[in-house]
Amino acid sequence: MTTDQKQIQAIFDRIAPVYDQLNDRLSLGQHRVWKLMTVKWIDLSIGDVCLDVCCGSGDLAQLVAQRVGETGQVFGVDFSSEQLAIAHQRSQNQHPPLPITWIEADALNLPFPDNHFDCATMGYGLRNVTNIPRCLQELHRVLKPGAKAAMLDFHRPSSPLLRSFQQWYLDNIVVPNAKELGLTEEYAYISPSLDKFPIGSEQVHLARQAGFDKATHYQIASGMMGVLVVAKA
Ligand SMILES: C/C(=C\Cc1cc(O)c2ccccc2c1O)CCC[C@H](C)CCC[C@H](C)CCCC(C)C
Ligand SMILES: C[S@@+](CC[C@H](N)C(=O)[O-])C[C@H]1O[C@@H](n2cnc3c(N)ncnc32)[C@H](O)[C@@H]1O
Repeated sequence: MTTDQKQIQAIFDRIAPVYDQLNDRLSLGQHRVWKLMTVKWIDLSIGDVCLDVCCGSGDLAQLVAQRVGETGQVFGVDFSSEQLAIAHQRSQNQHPPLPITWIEADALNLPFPDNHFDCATMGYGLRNVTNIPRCLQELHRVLKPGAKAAMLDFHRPSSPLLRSFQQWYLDNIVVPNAKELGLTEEYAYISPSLDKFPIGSEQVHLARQAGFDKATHYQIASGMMGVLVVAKA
């Protein structure tokens, strides 16, 4: 694992105990709406075998598992053991139990065969991997022909006013709240990571280069978030 990957892994290990609570507080619960929208874009069916890449504490994996039913199967993959521990703990509290398997693995080297999954999700993961083209190639490899994937992440709004609001919110709401929990650096990482993140049209180009036949980027939350939806031919 590269130094950059170890640094990212350490960030998410450290924030794992408060990650869900801060997401709810800092997004006023809206991140759950954005995740529901993401799941709708992959056209799930009962019995599907699905993958949630960079699953973290398991929000998207749980939403997908609730929709594929007991004949389906969901694999949640993340390289943060602390995030996976939270994900596992949360899913243990579900009754009836959800068909989710949690796997500690690298999104850049997925431990699955080619053409294996009916669909995939990725929530706030694409911006955090250290090699986006490689991640998209791996996603393309493990999806079945005709399968879809949806990747939710931050996006910089084209509107200068909204872009200023987003930056103000990150600087004056997000980071100060994280500072109260001794996590200033971890949450201060979001802004520079967003500055380096490809814009929607560039994400579409990268998806096509990775082999996806169809790729569309949808802006949501007034352009402060976005969902890259891809389909394998
Ligand atoms: C679920 C959300 C973010 C997940 C997330 C992603 C990362 O890459 C991180 C990196 C380092 C630390 C934490 C994270 C992380 O939590 C989105 C909601 C939580 C956001 C922190 C809040 C961002 C809010 C928008 C910029 C503006 C929303 C305004 C509106 C009035 C709700
Ligand atoms: C912001 S969290 C997103 C968690 C969850 N998907 C959500 O929507 O809340 C990003 C996650 O990506 C994981 N991650 C980053 N790079 C990874 C990689 N190369 N392989 C596996 N997981 C990775 C981190 O450990 C972290 O749990």
